Amino acid sequence: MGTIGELGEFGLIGLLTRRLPRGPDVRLGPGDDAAVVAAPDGRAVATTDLLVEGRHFRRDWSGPYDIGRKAAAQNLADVVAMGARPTALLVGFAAPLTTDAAWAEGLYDGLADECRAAGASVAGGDVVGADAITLAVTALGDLGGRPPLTRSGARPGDVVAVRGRLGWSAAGLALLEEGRDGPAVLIGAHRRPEPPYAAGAEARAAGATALLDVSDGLVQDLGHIAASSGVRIDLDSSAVPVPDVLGPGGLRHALTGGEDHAFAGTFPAEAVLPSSWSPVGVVAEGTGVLVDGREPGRGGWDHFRA
Ligand SMILES: Nc1ncnc2c1ncn2[C@@H]1O[C@H](COP(=O)(O)OP(=O)(O)O)[C@@H](O)[C@H]1O
Ligand SMILES: Cc1ncc(C[n+]2csc(CCOP(=O)(O)OP(=O)(O)O)c2C)c(N)n1
Ligand SMILES: [Mg+2]
Ligand SMILES: [Mg+2]
Ligand SMILES: [Mg+2]
Repeated sequence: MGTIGELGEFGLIGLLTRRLPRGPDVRLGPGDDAAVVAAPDGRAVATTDLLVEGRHFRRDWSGPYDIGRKAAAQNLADVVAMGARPTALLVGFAAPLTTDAAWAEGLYDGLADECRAAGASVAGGDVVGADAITLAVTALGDLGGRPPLTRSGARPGDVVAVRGRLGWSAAGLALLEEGRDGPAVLIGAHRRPEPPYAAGAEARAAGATALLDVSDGLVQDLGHIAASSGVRIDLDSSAVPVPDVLGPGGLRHALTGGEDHAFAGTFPAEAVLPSSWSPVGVVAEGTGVLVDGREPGRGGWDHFRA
């Protein structure tokens, strides 16, 4: 099939957009100057996350399909973490002109399939030639007339609970860095996170006071809720789910590993949570996050430190 450089800009756009089914909220696009996306609530949730080759993924560690799934998941999870329903994605795709067109097709199949899993679709984007592959993904969502689930609503006395895998992606990344090829379930978790998209609706139904997706590490991300809400979060490490497959470093990965896009929220003490949620701590007066009553060490992903 050749390279994306041989296809040219409009040949590539045609190749990619042919792979994109139109989801229920997209009224127009891709193909015109802009997409038209339904916003029945009158307010759109909007979020964007960049993925840069070498920093967020490596082409020798992940195939194009999984990179597409991950790029979509990272953004769809942010929409769900606002308590909104994902409606559409806009995808900026920068790549060397020597990139195989088949690689780009695989990427777009991954984007399309992850969107479908969350009820959304890719409504548009942009392509440019560049030295390294970069994906700039913007996701839109619909609140359905309800208030957003922010980071700032946690109150002393609330329960902290998590839903989804924690530390799996970090454990998989550590294996890839060591040149190992298993356990496959961990490497697979790194290549393709599986955010439990139902968590947004579940959290809302249970009366969540704050919600976010864990992209940088549980302790670090709960720190955002603590700071935004003006509270302290007391985490009980023995309550954090750490399956045996995570190995000896399991708890560290679960507390500091990002990229699984689990959801962490705070709930009134009397809230009834589905069994898929694990209570892991409580909200108190004060600042910061304590793990088992102590200040945690450094940990969690920081682009400007890594
Ligand atoms: N370059 C930027 N310009 C404006 N706002 C930004 C920029 N980078 C990050 N933000 C905002 O800062 C907040 C935290 O960003 P980030 O840590 O990337 O959030 P998340 O983990 O949810 O993706 C978000 O509200 C984001 O929109
Ligand atoms: C090649 C490679 N090196 C390191 C990592 C680890 N890593 C990259 S970004 C990141 C954190 C999440 O990404 P970020 O851009 O911070 O997303 P956001 O918090 O904005 O949602 C982690 C753990 C990786 N996925 N791939
Ligand atoms: Mg971000
Ligand atoms: Mg994010
Ligand atoms: Mg981050």
